[in-house]
Amino acid sequence: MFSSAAILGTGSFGTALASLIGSRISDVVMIGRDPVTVDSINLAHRNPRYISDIDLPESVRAEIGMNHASLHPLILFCVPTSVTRQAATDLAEAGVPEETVLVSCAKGIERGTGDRMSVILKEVFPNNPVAVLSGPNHAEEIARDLATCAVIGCTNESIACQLQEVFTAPHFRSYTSDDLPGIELGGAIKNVYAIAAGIASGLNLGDNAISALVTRALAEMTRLGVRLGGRVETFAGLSGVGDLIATCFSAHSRNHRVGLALGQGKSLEEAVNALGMVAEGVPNTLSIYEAARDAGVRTPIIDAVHAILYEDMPAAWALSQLLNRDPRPENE
Ligand SMILES: NC(=O)C1=CN([C@@H]2O[C@H](COP(=O)(O)OP(=O)(O)OC[C@H]3O[C@@H](n4cnc5c(N)ncnc54)[C@H](O)[C@@H]3O)[C@@H](O)[C@H]2O)C=CC1
Ligand SMILES: O=C(CO)COP(=O)(O)O
Repeated sequence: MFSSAAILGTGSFGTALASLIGSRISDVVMIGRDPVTVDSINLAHRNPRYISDIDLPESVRAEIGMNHASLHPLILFCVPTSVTRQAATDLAEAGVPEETVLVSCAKGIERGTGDRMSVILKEVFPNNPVAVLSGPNHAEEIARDLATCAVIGCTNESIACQLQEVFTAPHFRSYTSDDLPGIELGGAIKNVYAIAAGIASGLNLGDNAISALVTRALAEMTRLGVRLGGRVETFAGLSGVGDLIATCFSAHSRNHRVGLALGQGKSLEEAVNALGMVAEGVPNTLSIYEAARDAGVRTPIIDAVHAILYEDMPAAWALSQLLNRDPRPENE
């Protein structure tokens, strides 16, 4: 078991994971940017901005600055994917031993490179073990000890088992896998479909329509994810269909909430501003749309979300275009 851990990010997921692993590890430091948040975590054991009604374990404290993270044997990345490369670079400058285990908990791919987060971490820390954590894991529920499962992706079996021990609690069961591409791509791509499902709810399309959308989204996610390097069975697992269901149907999902606002006629700017948190599907609609084009994969649902978010296409029109494509077999 790890003697201590650092969590980069004092947002929703960082807070939920601090609550989870703080019962297993006696020294957990959250690295933040906001002095008010850091002070409150240290003095009141509460995060005033995110999931503010839960008490964090006594083992959890907070600091500002990567130098406070660099010497812990386990470091979790819980910052948005758009800043993961920068956070990793800042951390590397603080000096990290080669045996430190780095875990990406963020869900998205980098725009421009199409890189998954574990690829970025490997680029910045070529000699360190790198792992990923994903699954149907809404922060708000984990922090309240509501049951769920997750998958830990790591190609080193012994480290995967050590991480499994860290991410185990009476209400939290984790599995291991060595398919990092499949795990990360499922977690990234489902954010776009959660926006689509939110739009469908906002348009009051009904349960049949949303179920059909999510089912076709799974087929599309699998087609794209396999082309980008994931294994087909991973998309049928916790980090694939499991997380797709969680985000497409949950009121907790920030991506779903952005979609709902769009379906109800708000602009993207209004929807994002009202949310006040990171909805990875918004930037990732761009990065995933571009990755799909580069790979030559047919992705009509992602294309429709891209058109609504970035080409000013009215949501109802995008829907009618989706439904009126040429007929084809269900499985091809
Ligand atoms: N909230 C959730 O239920 C879950 C979130 N995730 C993933 O975790 C990642 C983080 O999401 P949340 O914690 O929900 O986001 P959040 O919006 O709640 O918090 C983001 C955190 O990152 C920090 N941050 C933002 N920009 C930064 C920068 N330039 N440098 C350093 N820190 C910065 C913020 O100060 C904040 O502490 C995302 O990729 C998300 O997809 C994964 C599973 C569940
Ligand atoms: O990934 C998540 C749950 O597994 C969180 O989804 P949102 O970012 O849409 O809230």
